[in-house]
Amino acid sequence: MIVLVGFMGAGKTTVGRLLADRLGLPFVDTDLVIEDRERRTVPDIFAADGEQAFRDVEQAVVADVVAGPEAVVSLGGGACGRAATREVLRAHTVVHLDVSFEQAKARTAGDTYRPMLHRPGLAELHASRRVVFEDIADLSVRTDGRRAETIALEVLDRVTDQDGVLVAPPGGTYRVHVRAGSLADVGPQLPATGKVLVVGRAADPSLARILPGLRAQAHVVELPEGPVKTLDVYGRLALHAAEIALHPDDLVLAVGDEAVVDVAGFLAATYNRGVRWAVVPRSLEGLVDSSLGGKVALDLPQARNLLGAVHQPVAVFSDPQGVSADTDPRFGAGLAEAVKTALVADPSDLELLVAGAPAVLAGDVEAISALVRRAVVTKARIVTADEREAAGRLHLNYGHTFSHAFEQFDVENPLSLGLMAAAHLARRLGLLDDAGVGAHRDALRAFGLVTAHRFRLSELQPFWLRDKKFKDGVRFVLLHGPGRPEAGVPATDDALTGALEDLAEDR
Ligand SMILES: Nc1ncnc2c1ncn2[C@@H]1O[C@H](COP(=O)(O)OP(=O)(O)O)[C@@H](O)[C@H]1O
Ligand SMILES: O=C(O)C1=C[C@@H](OP(=O)(O)O)[C@@H](O)[C@H](O)C1
Ligand SMILES: [Mg+2]
Repeated sequence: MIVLVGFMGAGKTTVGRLLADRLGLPFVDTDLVIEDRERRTVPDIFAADGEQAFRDVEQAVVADVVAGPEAVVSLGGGACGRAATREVLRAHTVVHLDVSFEQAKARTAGDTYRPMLHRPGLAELHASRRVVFEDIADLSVRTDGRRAETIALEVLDRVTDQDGVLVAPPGGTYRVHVRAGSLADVGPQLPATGKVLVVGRAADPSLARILPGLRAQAHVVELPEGPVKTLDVYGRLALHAAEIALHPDDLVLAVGDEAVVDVAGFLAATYNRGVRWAVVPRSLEGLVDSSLGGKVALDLPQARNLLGAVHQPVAVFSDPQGVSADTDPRFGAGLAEAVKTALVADPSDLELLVAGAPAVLAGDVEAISALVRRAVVTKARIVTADEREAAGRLHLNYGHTFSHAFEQFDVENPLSLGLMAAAHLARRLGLLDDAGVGAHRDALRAFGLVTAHRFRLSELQPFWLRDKKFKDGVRFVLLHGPGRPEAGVPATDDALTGALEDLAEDR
């Protein structure tokens, strides 16, 4: 049970509701339970029977609520005055939302609902209650000048397991555990479950490291090399799931490259209208980008990712050990994703990325882990704020509109070229200066990635028709500078032709 305490106006009711949503738990506000039980409002109880009568009811209600089913519980500001209440709270996670007297007054100015606000000595009441809150709380969160959403996320981060990067979009809260050499620990860290349907590649040595640690009954489906994001492979997985009678609270464990994770995730999103799943990415693209955020999809012959869903996993286990240019045929694509994420994040992120490039290229696991962790933190932040691509998550498509079109041709690194093309286009449109384009080129070259290629606009245009960002013409994510992305930017054919010319000449 997570119990929010704090002075009137601290935001217990507001933050509690947000927190419950994120945790998928019921929300209980003890004031509302009191009103329900008494069939009168809080001010009516105060007016008719006085404060002590209210406190008696409140004490009984708090005791009942915390003894009930798991929930996020917001108490009234005066509830902790009773020693008996403080006693029953000892077994629970108590969070103090700390608010200054000035802010509390500002937030409740004009309030007619809270009788205690009109008592004399309110400042002293605030000071003395604060001592009690701090004493009984397991953690205390500052609220002055901060949005309720931000406060809820901090509480979430601090009350859940500390190990790993927190991802907390509305669709599910989970951690990304980035640690070199951690494959063998995956099994013991999975949530308790009856069955696990493990989906991986037949040739992947990671499976042998993970399977012995699984505590649940494991069913392993080994996929062949080659394309697997197909209706055919999906159909086979679904039949297998039906065969073993997989249930929503069982677990699909996706182990492997992006394609394996996508098809296994799509199964988890759709089978029985959703089964819990966890991800063990075994490619750099997966570690850096696709393992978190819950996007899953199948390809159709017409285009990639046409059938998809957003289904958040319950955990991601990212072990950079064993993922290298030798084992991962798409290592360069993963590096380009890391550059993309840093370009979208901020200039210092990009600097750190470039500084680490020689060690990453030399296969240094710690350097690769650091690169992965930075990308995960950025993506976790973005996805937490925008699960459904209404705003910030769109920025993670940076370079992708170009790269998806470039992929049709046999080019070395479509995303590296896509990022360069986006930089050239932004310069042609007057958004980005020469230094900004240079920052793209330098970062990509630091990782030995290609920065020049000749494409014709007429070859790309038909492909963009099916792009999800197409809206009266193709739309791009472009940068005004590192860390300053903008989505939905249209471009004239002239600007596009010019940008492709710049890309061909690498200028
Ligand atoms: N972090 C915040 N910043 C600004 N206003 C807030 C914040 N949290 C809550 N509020 C506002 O303050 C008032 C009191 O919030 P409420 O959640 O009812 O507090 P409590 O339950 O702790 O008394 C409401 O009008 C609410 O919208
Ligand atoms: O501080 C108090 O003594 C009270 C706070 C109120 O709840 P909030 O803290 O949610 O405003 C409510 O329980 C009642 O008006 C008494
Ligand atoms: Mg309240």
